[in-house]
Amino acid sequence: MCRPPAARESRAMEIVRVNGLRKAYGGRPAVDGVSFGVEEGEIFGILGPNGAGKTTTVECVEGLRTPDSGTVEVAGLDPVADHEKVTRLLGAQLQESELQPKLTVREALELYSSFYERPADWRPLAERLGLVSKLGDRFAKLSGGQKQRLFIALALIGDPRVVVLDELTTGLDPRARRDTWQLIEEVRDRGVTVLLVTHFMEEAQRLCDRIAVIDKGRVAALDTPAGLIGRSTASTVISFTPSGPLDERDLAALPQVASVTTTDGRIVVHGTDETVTAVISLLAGLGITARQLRVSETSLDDAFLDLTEERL
Ligand SMILES: Nc1ncnc2c1ncn2[C@@H]1O[C@H](COP(=O)(O)OP(=O)(O)OP(=O)(O)O)[C@@H](O)[C@H]1O
Repeated sequence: MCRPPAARESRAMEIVRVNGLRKAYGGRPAVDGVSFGVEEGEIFGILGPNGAGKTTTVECVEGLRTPDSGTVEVAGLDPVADHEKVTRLLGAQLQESELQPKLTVREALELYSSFYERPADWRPLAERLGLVSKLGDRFAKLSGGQKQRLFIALALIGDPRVVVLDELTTGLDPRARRDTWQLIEEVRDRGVTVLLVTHFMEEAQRLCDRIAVIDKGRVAALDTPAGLIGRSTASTVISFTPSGPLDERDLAALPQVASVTTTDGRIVVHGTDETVTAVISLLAGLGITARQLRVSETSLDDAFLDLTEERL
């Protein structure tokens, strides 16, 4: 779960700082002036639609790409100029294609340990990540969840201060995804800062202390999950099937209503808490019953669509 704001306020040190980052491919901007700071010890999410520039941004943080302009610092170091030093501070999740299918889990852990001067002991890491019974298994034979666990272990093997996880849970079943979330929280609880790229709202909402929503190469919003939800124009969704004829315009005229839609006889009103009382009073006055009445809070999903659609 997200830590309370008080815990966040006590941290001031930014371990990653991105300022005015720009990167184009063949003249087409992929990242177009992105700025954000990641505080030490937090899980910082980068959320955005396909092609928004998320991976390009984190690849610049990892020193795998050189920015066209702007600056990136990891613990005050330039990831390109000081690549070796940054590699010791920052663990990056591998892509599946980067591990040989015939390598066993043990061989992969030993190989990656050998890349560092002072690696973490891989044995307790393997134990914590539930990989001990898989040490002799070849990478190609592992399930999706087991591969992800191995990737987390390899990202942590250099004992980094920051770990970058890009689409870590894509393709996992719901249980494996939840297990992976728990692991990410454990990593953060050990004091490692996590930079998490994700498409999944639920994942971002559950794990991230703060989220940068990136859209078309720019930061559309940067806030806590609750802060992003609060920015949504409508924070409450009321849906019901009226027992008799009801004019949408009467609902639209109620206080704080952002939108009213009717699909197959079911009415959905987006508004605020105040709207709920107003809808119920209106229906009571008209002698209409609200069948299967549901009232829910706006999700990060809605906020995300709001924030990214504005820019279409
Ligand atoms: N090596 C490359 N050469 C040319 N264009 C690229 C390259 N890498 C990315 N792009 C383009 O840059 C834009 C941003 O891509 P990027 O992978 O950073 O986005 P993303 O937000 O991570 O997307 P996704 O969620 O789909 O992975 C896209 O339009 C993509 O097609």
